[in-house]
Order: sequence, then C-alpha cells, then structure tokens
Amino acid sequence: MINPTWRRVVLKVGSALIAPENQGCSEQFLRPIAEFIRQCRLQDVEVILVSSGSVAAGRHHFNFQHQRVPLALKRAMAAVGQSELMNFWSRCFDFPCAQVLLTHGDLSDRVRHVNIKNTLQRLLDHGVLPIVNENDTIATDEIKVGDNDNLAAMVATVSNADALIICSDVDGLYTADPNKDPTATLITEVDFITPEIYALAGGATSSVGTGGMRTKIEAAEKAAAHGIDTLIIDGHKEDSFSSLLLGENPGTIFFGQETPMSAKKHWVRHTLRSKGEIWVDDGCIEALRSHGASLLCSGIVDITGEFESGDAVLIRCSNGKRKIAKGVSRFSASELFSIKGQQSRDIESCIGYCPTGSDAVIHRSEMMLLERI
Ligand SMILES: Nc1ncnc2c1ncn2[C@@H]1O[C@H](COP(=O)(O)OP(=O)(O)O)[C@@H](O)[C@H]1O
Ligand SMILES: N[C@@H](CCC(=O)OP(=O)(O)O)C(=O)O
Repeated sequence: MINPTWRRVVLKVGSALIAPENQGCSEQFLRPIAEFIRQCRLQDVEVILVSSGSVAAGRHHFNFQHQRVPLALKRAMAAVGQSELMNFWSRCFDFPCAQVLLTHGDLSDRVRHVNIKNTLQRLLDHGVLPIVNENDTIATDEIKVGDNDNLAAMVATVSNADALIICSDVDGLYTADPNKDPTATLITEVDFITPEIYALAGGATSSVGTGGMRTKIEAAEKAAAHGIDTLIIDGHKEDSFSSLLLGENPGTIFFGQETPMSAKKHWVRHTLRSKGEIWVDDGCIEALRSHGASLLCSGIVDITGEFESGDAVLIRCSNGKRKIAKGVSRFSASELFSIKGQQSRDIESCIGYCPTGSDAVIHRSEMMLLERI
C-alpha cells in the first residue's frame, strides 16, 4: 500500500463507475475495485466502502427521459437502485457485506454518531464489509449531506480511518478541469488546502456525478483536519489499484495534518451545520484570536437566525463581512438577545439563570477559529 502504516481505509466509488450508462450496475469498473478491496483485506487493511450510484443504478426502471430528475422520483430511483447496488457488490465477494444508509442528520446527532461509530467497528471486527451510502430515499435538503465525497470524509472521521481513497472518473486534481482545458496538468501532492486549491476545482461534468472536484477537496479538507490522508484516483483504470498496492501514488494525495483537531472540535467544525450567527465587536475578535478567550456576552453586538442552546453558530465581525469562528452556543438566540452587550454577572438578572461552570456563551473548547468555511 502507498503508505504501509495505513490499517483502515475508506474507499469512495462514484456513480460514474457504478452505472456509467444509467443502465443499471455495470461490472466493467466494479470488478477491479472489488479485487482491490480483496487485496487490501489480504494485507490486513480494513476497508469501508462508500458506494454512490443508487439513483444511477435505479434510473433505467423508470420511463423518464429528462436530464433533471424531480426529487420525489430520485428517491424512488434510489430505493430500487440501492438494492441492486447491494446485490451487485455482495456478488463480488465471498465475505458478508452490510448496508449502512446515513444522512447528515444521523452524523450530527451525538447519540446516532456514536452508534454509527460502534456499528462500523463491530462490522469490521467480524470481517464484514460495510457499504455506506446516503439514505437518499428519505433524505430532505435539511438532513442530507448531499454528496458522497463529503459523506465519505465523515465516515472516515467517525471510523478513525487512516486514509480516504476517492475513486473518480479523473486521475486526481488538475490545474483546471481537464475535460474543459486540455493544457491542465495533474497535481500529485497537496500539503495544505488553501483557497488557491479550491479555485482550481470545477463542478461535475459526467451525467451521473454530483459534486465534481470541489466536493472532493472539501472531503480532503475534512479528512486532513482529522489527520487522515486523502487520495483521488481514476477508478476506471485497473492500473490505479495495482499502483496503490505497489506503494505508488497514481493520482493526487492530500496529506493529513500532523496535529489533528480534537474529535469534538472536528465534529463541531466539519459535521455540525450552523443554525445562526453571533456578530461581535473588535475587542472580542482580538480576545478570541490573540488570547484564546471564550466568547462572552459583553462582546456580542447582534444575533441572527433561530437557534437553541447546544446548536452550532458562526461568529462574525460587527459588519457581518468576516467569519471569525464557529462554535457551540450555550444559550438560545432569544436568550442572547437579552444578554448581548451585558457583563457576565448580569446574565442571571436578565434571563433568570446562568449555566453552571462557566459564564461563556461559547466555551473555548467548543470553538474553532476560521480562515475559511
Ligand atoms: N481541477 C479539476 N481537476 C480534475 N477534475 C475536475 C477539476 N475541476 C472539475 N473537475 C471535474 O470533476 C469531475 C469528477 O467529479 P464527478 O463528476 O462528481 O465524479 P464522481 O462521480 O467520481 O464523484 C471530473 O470528471 C472533472 O470533469
Ligand atoms: N447518494 C447518491 C450519490 C451522490 C453522489 O455524491 O454521487 P457521486 O458524485 O457520483 O459520488 C446515489 O447513491 O445516487
């Protein structure tokens, strides 16, 4: 394996490999991928498969010719396609496979998050191959992840994987979309994901893909913050898999950070969605940025959105233009309206109580400074 210390990998396979023609699952690309999974397991590398393609695999059962499929029909396509997908993968292996269907709602709920972690661990302990997809049949905009690159990064994080391997229809990250710019060249290694790296990415070009290169970079950023390496490879080419097994890099590798964020901070930063915003003054920004302070009510100038205690929120500067931090608010939006700009000692007289332990609106241990979200 490219990195011999990897003991657990999450392998993400895009729709273009599963059902390239929208005509059900195709063996063409899946057999070499299945063989790679077998080889990994023989080398004592545990694999979790994140398989896209339920909609693409189910589509041929519906007489619908337009390119844009209404959401209700997509859910129905996913329902039939998902069982075809599982049947297909199960037939590739002589060990058991388990279907794990998730939504963002599951990953952002603390109890379900732990259940997912424990279930994946149990499946791997018993030699079962977990096959994960978004639960497209019931997903709504509010609860879905929306693309399987980000879902795979969340699965890699929750399962403490060493690497995330994204099998796409392109070798890796190019200097521009190679389907549009023939002069684009492959970038083989990325140490840090910066705005310049994001600027290289375009959207999906295949008729079945969802996120294009941008969601792959987002996934790599999530994984890197947890110390996980991400590789993007061309899953059409058998050579990609043989190179990986020989220890070579056939695509683009994004290196995981050497000092990963704590699991709690990672969950807040990369899994929880912000339900609202807290706008703060310059003195408060200085305290957060330079002195590692918690957010106190005295620095708050405004609040937007409806959120409850325990929800994630963004902290912005007083004109709303800069994102300063993200964290978990210990007060609801309506409580914050009553205590904004006040001294901490006045909290109790304003809202009738003060949470025990700390007067912080957002405690430092549950806050991350942001350069980019
Ligand atoms: N800078 C880039 N480098 C490589 N591919 C890019 C870039 N920008 C956009 N793309 C497009 O992203 C596509 C892969 O994403 P997508 O179609 O969503 O595939 P998948 O089904 O594998 O997720 C490529 O086929 C390519 O056209
Ligand atoms: N969950 C969806 C796939 C979503 C997705 O991200 O697709 P892709 O860009 O092909 O990885 C499905 O199974 O059809």
